[in-house]
This record gives sequence, structure tokens and C-alpha cells, in this order.
Amino acid sequence: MSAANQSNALIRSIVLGAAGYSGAELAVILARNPFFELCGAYASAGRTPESFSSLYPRYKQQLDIMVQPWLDTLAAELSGKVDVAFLALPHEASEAVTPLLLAQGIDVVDLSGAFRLKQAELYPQYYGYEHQHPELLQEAVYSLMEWQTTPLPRLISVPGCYPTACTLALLPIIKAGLVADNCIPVINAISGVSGAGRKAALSTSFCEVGLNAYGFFKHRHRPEIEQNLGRKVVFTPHLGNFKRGILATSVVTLKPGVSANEITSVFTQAYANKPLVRLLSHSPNVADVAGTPYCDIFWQQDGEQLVVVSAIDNLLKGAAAQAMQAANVRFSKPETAGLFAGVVNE
Ligand SMILES: NC(=O)C1=CN([C@@H]2O[C@H](COP(=O)(O)OP(=O)(O)OC[C@H]3O[C@@H](n4cnc5c(N)ncnc54)[C@H](OP(=O)(O)O)[C@@H]3O)[C@@H](O)[C@H]2O)C=CC1
Ligand SMILES: CC(=O)N[C@@H](CCC(=O)OP(=O)(O)O)C(=O)O
Repeated sequence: MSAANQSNALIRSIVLGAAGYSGAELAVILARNPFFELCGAYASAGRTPESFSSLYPRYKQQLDIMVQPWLDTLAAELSGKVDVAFLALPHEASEAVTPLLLAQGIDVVDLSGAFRLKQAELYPQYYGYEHQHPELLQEAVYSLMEWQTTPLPRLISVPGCYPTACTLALLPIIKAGLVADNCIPVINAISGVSGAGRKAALSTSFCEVGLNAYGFFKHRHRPEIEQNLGRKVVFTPHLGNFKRGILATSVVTLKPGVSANEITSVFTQAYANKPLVRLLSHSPNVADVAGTPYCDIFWQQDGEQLVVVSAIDNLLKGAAAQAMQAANVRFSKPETAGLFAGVVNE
């Protein structure tokens, strides 16, 4: 079924990776989106079926759908019964299952990094594997919706969490030509531990996490940010001892003579009528975006130096909410449908 002729029917959707953090957020969002129907939730093949609310007890009596093991044979069984699959899987698992779903007429909204980069040759260096479907990299559209101008196709690649925070912060002034030609933006960003997913690991266990930088120069989000901004960056992620949220501090050198009014006008125009970006007059706090689909942005200028601070919830604007935002647009529904818990926003 095409996106165009679905205007009145509920959009039949499934989530792969629904037992993980970002897939779980997506299942909850889909369940409350009045335009979508959550028809199935899946985890890895080795799992026994288990109710969502036993995996996430806060959803007892709210979302009791069974989370089933995913087997690739299900793609053919679901043909004609499902319109869109949301993939909250490891990158290589997403890459492998996407062509199977597309071949069955099921649209794909992928939350992993499997289809974010346009250059297949960057995958071995930054993702540690050879891309098996380079043709799909050209087909996929990267859905940073505040900057998306072309229609979304059947394969949507949802931006990464750190790239969302710093691209929304820097793209307005870069696009407006205010940043010095030889400037290499310096981006430091701190993520909460949910950014690493639900799987147990020593480095993300309660007694081990303090505040540390990691991934110097080689993090997979570096080429994604560079692709978005059209210039080299120095990007350094940090892990902090809080559950959810990203705070990104991005520093650039401006061209001589750029005024405060120009900067304000550029940000205001870029994000006018963009419901999920809030421009602040004070420095953002991850506590104010955690549990929300917003990106908060604030800036301070001193002559040719500009610092832009942005904050998102890594699991929402950085993953599930952004995926829902894109799917809403793809299926011609209100952009923020399902994104605000308990609030009638449509
Ligand atoms: N966490 C975050 O902040 C963000 C994550 N993302 C991306 O979203 C994706 C999921 O991340 P996250 O939610 O953190 O991960 P989690 O580790 O929390 O969850 C991963 C899920 O994928 C399932 N899974 C793993 N391998 C397979 C497979 N081969 N077939 C079917 N299901 C499988 C797991 O099943 P089981 O539970 O049975 O093991 C689990 O349900 C990743 O690509 C990540 O990069 C994107 C933006 C932000
Ligand atoms: C804290 C932490 O470990 N964060 C993850 C990034 C979050 C994520 O899953 O990345 P995507 O947005 O690309 O999907 C990391 O650095 O690998």
C-alpha cells in the first residue's frame, strides 16, 4: 500500500527491537498515536515470547502486547498485513533485515546507523564492517525533519542521537554563511547511559559510570555530523552518570563582523514553525528535555566566538520521537502525533 492512499486507515506498524530502550519508547509512542496501530513487537530470535509490560513494568495495564522472537521468515508472513516496520536493532541486523521487508512491500524506518552515511567506504572504518547493501544508502533518506525538504521514500534513516543535537545547533549558522571558512567546529557532548542500550556491560554498570570522554576522532557519529554540516569537525562524546539525555556544546569561529542580531534572526527563522525545537534565553538542562521530544537550543557570542548549547532526550528526539516524527510526515499525518504523553496535540 502506498503512503498516499492511506489517508483514513490506521497505519499498521511493527517494532523490531521492542525489548531494547529505543524500541520500547517507540512501541509506547505508536500505541498512543491515534493514526497508527501497533500490530507487533519483536526482539531477538533467541527470546521466548514475553509481555512488554513484564519487560517494562511501568506499562502494566497500559501496553501488554507480547514481544515475540523475530525470525526472517516473518517478513513474508507479514506481507500485506503491515505497512511499516520500525527497526531499533544493532546496525548490522538492521542492514540485513531491511531488504527483506522492502521486498515484501513493508516500509522501513531504521533507527540504527545502517543507512545514515552516503559513502559505503566509511562503514569499515567507523562501524567496523563492510556494507552489504550500498545501493540502499542512495535510496535511504536521512530524516532530520527540521531540515528535510524532499518527500520521504520507503526507506527512512533516522539520524543518530549526538548528530541530532549538534546538527540542529550548528546548521542554521553554517547554512547562513556566518561561520568562518577555515573554522573546524569543536563539539563536546555528554550522553546519559541509556545511549549504550539495555544490554549489560561493565563500562555502563552503576558503580563504574562517572564522567568520561571516549571515542576520540573515531566515533561513528563524526562522519555523520560532517556529512550533515558539510565540513570537518572535532567531535568528542562523553558518558555521564545520568539515565537519559544529551547535552552538546558546540564552538565555532564566526566571520568578522557577525552581529548578535544576525545570529538571533538566523536561529529564529530556521526554527519558526518547527514544533520540536525550542530556542531558549538560558542554558539548557537535560532534566528539562528528558521524557520530551524537544531539542532545546541556546547560544552565547563573544566577538568572533560562538558557543551553541543544545539538549535532547537521546531516546526521544535522538531516536524514537524523531522516528515517529518522520513516519507521521511520510504517511501525511500531523508531524507531532503521538509525541506528547497525555496531551491532545493533534
Ligand atoms: N540508545 C540510544 O540512545 C539510541 C539508539 N539508537 C539506535 O537504535 C538501535 C537500538 O539501540 P538501543 O535501543 O539502545 O539497543 P538495545 O540494546 O537496548 O536493544 C536492542 C534490541 O534489538 C534486539 N536485537 C538485537 N539483535 C537482533 C537481531 N539480530 N534480530 C532481531 N532483534 C535483535 C534486542 O533483542 P533482545 O532484547 O532479545 O536482545 C533488543 O530488543 C541501535 O542501532 C542504536 O544505535 C539510536 C539513537 C539513540
Ligand atoms: C552513551 C553511548 O554509548 N552512546 C552511543 C551512541 C548512542 C547510539 O545508540 O547511537 P546512534 O544514535 O548512532 O544509534 C555510543 O557512543 O555508541
